Amino acid sequence: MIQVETVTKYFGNKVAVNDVSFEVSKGDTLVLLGTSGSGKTTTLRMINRLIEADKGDIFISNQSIYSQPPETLRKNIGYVIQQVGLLPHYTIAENIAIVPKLLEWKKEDIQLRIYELLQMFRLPESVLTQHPSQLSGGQQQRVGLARALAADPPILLMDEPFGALDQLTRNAICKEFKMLAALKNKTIVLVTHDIQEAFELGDKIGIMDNGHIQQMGSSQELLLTPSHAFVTKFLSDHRLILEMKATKLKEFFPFESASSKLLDQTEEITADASLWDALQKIAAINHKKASFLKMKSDNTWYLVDTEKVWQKFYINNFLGSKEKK
Ligand SMILES: Nc1ncnc2c1ncn2[C@@H]1O[C@H](COP(=O)(O)OP(=O)(O)OP(=O)(O)O)[C@@H](O)[C@H]1O
Repeated sequence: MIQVETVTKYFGNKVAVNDVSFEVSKGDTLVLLGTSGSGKTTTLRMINRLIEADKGDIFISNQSIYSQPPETLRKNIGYVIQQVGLLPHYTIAENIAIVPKLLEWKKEDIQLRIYELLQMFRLPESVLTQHPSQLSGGQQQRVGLARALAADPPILLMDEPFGALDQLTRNAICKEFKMLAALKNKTIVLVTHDIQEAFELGDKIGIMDNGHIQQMGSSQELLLTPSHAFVTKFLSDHRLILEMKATKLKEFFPFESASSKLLDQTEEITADASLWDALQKIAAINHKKASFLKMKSDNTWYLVDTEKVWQKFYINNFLGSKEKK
């Protein structure tokens, strides 16, 4: 859906993005992750031509973005930024309606869409006549997302979309964002410096440093087969929790068969859930060492010995990856 080919951008004689190439398939979320100044925002803004590349080309649905006026291009691309960018003198309704109005939608259709978006983002109707400064940071962020999705663009570009929020609100909105059905078939490029957020949201993650993408891959690939010392170092502080989030339960089961008499002390979880989610559930059950889990896929209950989960996890991921080296 999006192909970025050998793109380079200079500011003066400093190269901000250096020979960067990647592809994002339709419906996927690509996260650009990296340190401050590594070129993430510049890369993102070249996709909707807020910044023009000096070299290379970018294609959307096989058409070069340079073969159409930037305004036409941007009508199909939602854009969300950390500062939200709501117009302060517009009401929330007017802010959400900006792109549909540009596209000359009928008044009734705009109205309908606004109400749909309010529901989707769990915003009260009373915000519609308010101005951005009257809303909380979390609400403003939701309005920013609603506005970007108003005309249902196939592509979303998001620059630190949850960056201005406190950690609790950030985690909550990030979770909601992941679950939103309206985003399931969008092609998304998201910039963040938050490693947990990147691993939570990205189908693929590109780790940027110094204008280059040092490695692009799934969370498992980045963790288990880092191709560059920078990637290993960048992820090192978060490795344990990231590995638990990247490892699915079905990669561990079955351990031992279950006895059914303890079923009322069980917790249900899908086979695709991460080990991290499972351990969180286990911690919530009042059982120190062992818990029962039911896998939806084959409708079987399994006994999970938390110590064994840890052991196996350690052997597979830590000792295993050391042996590979
Ligand atoms: N308009 C500009 N003029 C001059 N230099 C710029 C401009 N925009 C970005 N740069 C420089 O280009 C480099 C890449 O910047 P960019 O904003 O893309 O990085 P980033 O990875 O998004 O960083 P951050 O996470 O801090 O936003 C930085 O060194 C930055 O100072």
